Amino acid sequence: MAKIPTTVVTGFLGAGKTTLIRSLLENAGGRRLAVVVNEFGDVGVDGEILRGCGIETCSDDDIVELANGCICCTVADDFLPTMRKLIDRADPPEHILVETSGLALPKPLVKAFTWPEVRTRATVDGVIALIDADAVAAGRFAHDEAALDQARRADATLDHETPLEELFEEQLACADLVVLNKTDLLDAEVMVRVEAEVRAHMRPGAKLIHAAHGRVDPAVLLGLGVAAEDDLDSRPSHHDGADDDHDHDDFDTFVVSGEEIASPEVLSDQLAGVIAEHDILRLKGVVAVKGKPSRLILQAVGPRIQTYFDRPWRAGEARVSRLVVIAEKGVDRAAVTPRMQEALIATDA
Ligand SMILES: Nc1nc2c(ncn2[C@@H]2O[C@H](COP(=O)(O)OP(=O)(O)OP(=O)(O)O)[C@@H](O)[C@H]2O)c(=O)[nH]1
Repeated sequence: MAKIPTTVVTGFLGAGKTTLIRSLLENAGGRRLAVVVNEFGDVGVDGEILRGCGIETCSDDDIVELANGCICCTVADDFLPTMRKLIDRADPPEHILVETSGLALPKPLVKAFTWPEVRTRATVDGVIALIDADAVAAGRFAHDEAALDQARRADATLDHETPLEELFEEQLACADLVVLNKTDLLDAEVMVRVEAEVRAHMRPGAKLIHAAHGRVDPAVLLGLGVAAEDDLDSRPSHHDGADDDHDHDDFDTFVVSGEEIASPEVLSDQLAGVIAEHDILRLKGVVAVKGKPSRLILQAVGPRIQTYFDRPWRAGEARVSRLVVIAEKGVDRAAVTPRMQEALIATDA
């Protein structure tokens, strides 16, 4: 029986993974795709967004959410049983897409394809790393040389620079194809610098393409035919030799809920202040707007905030707002929560 090709889509928080997958689903050309979506927090937003975009060929069963923590740490408990279910369907998908959480190490996931449960039935067609070119240009994944020197003097065992830099390197070092996304936000000169920085971390032979809004021809993304699980040694990781279990102690996530708001613009302004003051990496979720029949999706990646309306609220569905917050460990949750709650209630004040 032919193995089902599976594409692993990795990339830091907000790089554009869901956007790229949505575009793939819209341009699948009749191919039956299934998506496994993993999120760091307990509340799944990406699955909601993909379902909310109303692609006819994509049924609810084709989108499976794994929201019990980061996929690289829950391979045996969550990922493998989910893959089995997809593979064993009477009408199995022709291709599976796995969207990892933005904080996932891709290598343990690729390794899962060597486990007896899936190895005879599925193969990793390729690992795609989405890179937020705008965030690279802003220096989000670079380290401060002086601060690093000082930290190393205090702790000689320090083997990586910052948690963000480590993830950036891990995801690039595992990728067969790197998609340098959000090119619309940068000029050509900055792009040259960003591309050089990204290429410096890629594995030999990996390809790089540019994209805006994740729009890439499916023929370029799917059908790489790499069988990455047979080629683990060429994908170096900071965690090689160690127990695969790593924790995500460097990051924190929580949910803030609220009521109906009056104005998306006022909400965005208020949230922009909180994001900047507390260096919030990612905000995303669903917001209820007074008098509007549809849900407002709110997305923030660093300082950039985007809002749009997606599907109508369903009859009986509670019109509440819920935003997932992700930041580095140490974020002052006690200060952030009331500020956001205030924004989610009092925008018309
Ligand atoms: N300007 C610009 N915005 C983009 C592009 N791609 C994605 N975005 C926006 O970036 C935000 C995050 O996009 P997502 O696709 O949700 O990112 P993600 O990688 O799935 O995020 P996580 O799952 O939270 O890690 C959204 O507001 C997107 O509309 C792009 O190429 N250009």
